[in-house]
Amino acid sequence: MSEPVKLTDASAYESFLDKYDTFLIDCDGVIWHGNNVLPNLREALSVLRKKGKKLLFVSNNSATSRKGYLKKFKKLNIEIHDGEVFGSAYASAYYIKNVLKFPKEKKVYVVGDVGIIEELESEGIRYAGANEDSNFDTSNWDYANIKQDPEVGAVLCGFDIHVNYLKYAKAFTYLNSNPECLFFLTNDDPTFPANGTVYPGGGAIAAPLITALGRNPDGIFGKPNKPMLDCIIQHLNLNPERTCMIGDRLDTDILFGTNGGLGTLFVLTGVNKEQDILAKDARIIPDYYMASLGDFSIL
Ligand SMILES: O=C(O)[C@H](O)[C@H](O)COP(=O)(O)O
Ligand SMILES: [Mg+2]
Repeated sequence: MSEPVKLTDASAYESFLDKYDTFLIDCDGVIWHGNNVLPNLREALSVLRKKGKKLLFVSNNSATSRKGYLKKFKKLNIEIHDGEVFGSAYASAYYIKNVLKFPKEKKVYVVGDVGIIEELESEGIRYAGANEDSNFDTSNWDYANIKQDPEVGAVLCGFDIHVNYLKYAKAFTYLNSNPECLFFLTNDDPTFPANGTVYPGGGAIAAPLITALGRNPDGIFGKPNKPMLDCIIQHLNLNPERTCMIGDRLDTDILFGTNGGLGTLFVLTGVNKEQDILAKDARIIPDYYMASLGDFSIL
């Protein structure tokens, strides 16, 4: 396995950038932590744009749709253009509609946030759950109240800050009572970086369902899995040899890039750390790594 190359100065940055035309850039832990943009990030992104690089922002965070991300980028004063954002909610909706050819009359039961709902709507996929089950009165809880919608043919689980027992019980019932019901995750990141540390991520939201069902999902759409790259390639003509994935997580971003035959740049501003790639038993090794994407701002 080749050694990762650490980029530490302007000449190394320039020769690295000359190798690629397109950069797939992760969001949480690379551009921002929550709503805090990392230092010099805006300046670094404008250096890449001035060099004529194509930028695509590729996030596993399913809480936000492409529309929501465009709003977030603008609110944080980061230059963004239509078509430059791909989230796991969109990759999921795109795959369910266009690859799985999910039946029009069927519904997807959602354990997740507004990002998933907006993207299912954008692909014309019917759904149940999500916010309609976010609040419920536990004082007169009765399992008999868990009514099943016969039109539900799949369960899609993603990051859900309003997750609760009712959603788990409904999702479990659909999957446990009907072997035909499909089980999908937008992504399975165990954690995500915020506030200088990490918090339970989309994968942690799905874990109770997987434990209760004793069954793994039928599909996971976000990085490092192929559906996310297929979704991007369907929309853009990428040359994998001239495309580089930039991320903070080895088991999602860097593995996604390696699996897709892309170049990979690992940054030390998110979940994984330098010792995670230098350790003797390290199994996911990026081509390049650097302290922060913001360091390109010196060019
Ligand atoms: O918890 C999640 O869903 C993900 O860990 C998180 O949001 C990752 O987002 P990304 O780093 O892919 O932008
Ligand atoms: Mg990240």
